[in-house]
Amino acid sequence: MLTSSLFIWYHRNYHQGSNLPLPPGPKKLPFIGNALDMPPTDQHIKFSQWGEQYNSDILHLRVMGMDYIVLNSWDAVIDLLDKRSGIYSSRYRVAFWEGDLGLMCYGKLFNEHKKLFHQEFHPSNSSLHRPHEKKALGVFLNSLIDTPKEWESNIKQMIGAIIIGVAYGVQVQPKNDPNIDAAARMYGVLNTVLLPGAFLVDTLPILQYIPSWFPGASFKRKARAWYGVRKETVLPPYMQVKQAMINGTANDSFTLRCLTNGENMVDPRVDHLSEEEEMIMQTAGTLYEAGADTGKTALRTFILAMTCFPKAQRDAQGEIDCVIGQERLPDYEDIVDDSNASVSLPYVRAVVLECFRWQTVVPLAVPHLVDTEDTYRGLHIPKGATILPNVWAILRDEKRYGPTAHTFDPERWLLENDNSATGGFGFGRRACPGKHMALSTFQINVVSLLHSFDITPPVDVAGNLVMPEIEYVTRLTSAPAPFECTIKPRSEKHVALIQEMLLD
Ligand code: HEM
Repeated sequence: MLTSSLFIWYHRNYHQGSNLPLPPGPKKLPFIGNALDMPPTDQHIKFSQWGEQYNSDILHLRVMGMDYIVLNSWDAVIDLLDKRSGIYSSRYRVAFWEGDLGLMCYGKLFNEHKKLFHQEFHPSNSSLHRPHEKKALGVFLNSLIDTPKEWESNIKQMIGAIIIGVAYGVQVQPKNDPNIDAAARMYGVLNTVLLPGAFLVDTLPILQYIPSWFPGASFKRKARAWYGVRKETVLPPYMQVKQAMINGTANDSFTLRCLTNGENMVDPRVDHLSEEEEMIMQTAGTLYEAGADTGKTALRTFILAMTCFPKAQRDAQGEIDCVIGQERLPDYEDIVDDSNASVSLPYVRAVVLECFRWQTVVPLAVPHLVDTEDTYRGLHIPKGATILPNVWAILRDEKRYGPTAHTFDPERWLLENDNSATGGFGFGRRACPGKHMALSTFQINVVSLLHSFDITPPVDVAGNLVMPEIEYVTRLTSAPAPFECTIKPRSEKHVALIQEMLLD
């Protein structure tokens, strides 16, 4: 068994089946390839440096027999993931994470899940989600008045309330909500599993035969612990909806609408889940999994940017004061039109785009997988290679964004009608289907926070401002390391407006 596995593996590793060269990349060691070169974190930065070192926007790496192709430029990403999306839209299978649309291989099941997801999150359906967003926003802004020091957990609570409201119509508890906490735990697993090269059992089948007590086989113990995590997380809120249907108390939600859809009405008293129900449950779970941490991370980046770049905050507030004034709170009409370009608040739009560009939430997107071998610019792309679009490098490309590409500078978006920052939502057929809702939630939060609050660095005992470090911790998502800031209402008038939100 061992010998034949090694033989198969050796062949996969060393017989690429093409006379064309692979893209350049760091030298590979026998058997382990680049395993020792792969940094455990901040891979996007290393990939960008390798791009410069090998003078190529497309790189090849091999880790324990698995091929990785890194795309460091906008052109390469568009050429392959968009224009050749027919073959570049699969994912590698993570055996213990079934049912997640984001990790499904391209095919029939993926198309069925995606259809359900698209129906719900088509921009024309935003009116279904806005009541959940507005309610959670009201609670959030009030929580910043009452407990400003807890702003991070208040963000987590607000994003969780929106996602759980949209998915299940379930009211969250004011603190330590079990569904929000379970979603965070579930995302924690995903954040580790999807890091390229982090979890090798799926890529190197021989590792399955190592006993779990063996030193270095911690992946196996982890996999065992992770096996049930997804189902244990997505089942309880789904069953809550069915129970609420029986009690006659179910609120409007994605799950309720699917369960009561025309002829396919599901009987909530039947415990056994049909195939169709399983799909509804998994899709609601995907939304819960994909939307919570990403939304929270984007807002923490916004708070960090406002803390560190006071001029940008003042300019945005000046614009909001002129256009909206202090007699009312901002609303959706102030921020978006269908093309995601705000007409009335161009500077606020620029701040939004710059947050997504400056610190892209998912620096390597979610890895794509190519179904068949391919040739690009005379280079061989092996069948089954994992494709890593280096969104971070693309959004910091000095050729496109100039010498200030690494700094937070919203003004760059005032000069051109460009919204390339939304490349942070991915590419081709696997691009984020929650993009519209994510942007709408982010924008209404940004404009509401700027309208009513001042965000400043904390002060030390001598009264000096202490600027936080701009430090990020990266796994699948890239999030600011914990930092302190002060969030204060701009006036009593603003406080009164925010308190009125809870009366509506
Ligand atoms: C700031 C917020 C968000 C960011 C930055 C973000 C970013 C991304 C990225 C980069 C991908 C991978 C795209 C690719 O493979 O090319 C993705 C996939 C996905 N996102 Fe989002 N997302 C956000 C919010 C949301 C929300 C709110 C939802 C749900 C309503 C959602 C649902 C999904 C799903 C289901 C996928 C998998 C799509 C597939 O594999 O076909 N995301 N997202």
